[in-house]
Amino acid sequence: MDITFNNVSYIYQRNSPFAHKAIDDLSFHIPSGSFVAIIGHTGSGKSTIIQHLNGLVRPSEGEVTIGDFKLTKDEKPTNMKELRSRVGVVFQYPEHQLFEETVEKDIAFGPENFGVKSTEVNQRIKEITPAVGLTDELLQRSPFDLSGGQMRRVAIAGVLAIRPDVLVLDEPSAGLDPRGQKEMMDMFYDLHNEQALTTVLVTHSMEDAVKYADHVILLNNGTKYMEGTPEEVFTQKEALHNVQLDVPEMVQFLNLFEKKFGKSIPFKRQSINEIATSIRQLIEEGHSS
Ligand SMILES: Nc1ncnc2c1ncn2[C@@H]1O[C@H](COP(=O)(O)OP(=O)(O)OP(=O)(O)O)[C@@H](O)[C@H]1O
Repeated sequence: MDITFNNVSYIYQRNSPFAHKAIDDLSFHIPSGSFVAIIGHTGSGKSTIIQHLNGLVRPSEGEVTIGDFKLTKDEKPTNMKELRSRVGVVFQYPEHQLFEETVEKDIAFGPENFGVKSTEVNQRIKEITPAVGLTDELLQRSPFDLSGGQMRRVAIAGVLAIRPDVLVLDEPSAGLDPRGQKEMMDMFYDLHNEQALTTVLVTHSMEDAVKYADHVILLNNGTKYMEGTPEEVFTQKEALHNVQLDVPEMVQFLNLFEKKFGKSIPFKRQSINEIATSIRQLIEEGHSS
């Protein structure tokens, strides 16, 4: 589903002395099937955007459209429940919301709540369990006996079992060790590709945005500061520094390499191996000239 924010502003505690404009005249478009990263430092408005995406709040000004659903100050979809079944949100530390006696019951809770028949729920559980890296024998265990990483996968399975078209991920790898973070993000990337899931990744991590997203929206104080491909956004060293963000490690390395050796290797989201190949080629060219 396409997502569009048209000149959206949102004010918390409107008409009170504590009124606070959290997003201000924000416009962007997320095409169906894309993987978009929304980044920005604390307080830049990321969570407020997420709350619009599943209709927890509506714009104070402007318009949000998600597929055929439209949210404005005066208008909300009559079928809000359907919107919430189409947009799955993996909130930060989703494992804190597990509560059922067994893993299976926890995964089934969401789809059952949306009225999915039990045979279909069972079928979904069968498909989703391996897709999130869990095994069948865990299904009858208590979620509270599992490791932190496994608990998070159970919570994610519960969101996927709703079969959303859009998956919104709020810092999904927070609190995991580096290997767990990579495994988690690789899993989302595979799900995005295999199920053509429109994926919105809200993150502080430049490295994850570079590696997984095909489009980046950078926020600052509730406004859009920059947007574009990772190559376009993450090579703007000064502009990033102005909003207390750093360029990703790979870009830093390429900048240093150019400074030291006077040779430029353009940043194209290469892997370490690809960069090593480019350096080897430059060395070989140097020897042969
Ligand atoms: N319930 C609320 N009442 C008043 N102001 C709020 C409320 N929630 C958030 N804000 C303010 O709105 C602005 C945007 O907050 P938001 O949580 O959307 O930012 P964020 O980018 O998600 O931050 P973080 O990275 O810390 O989660 C901040 O200035 C924040 O203090």
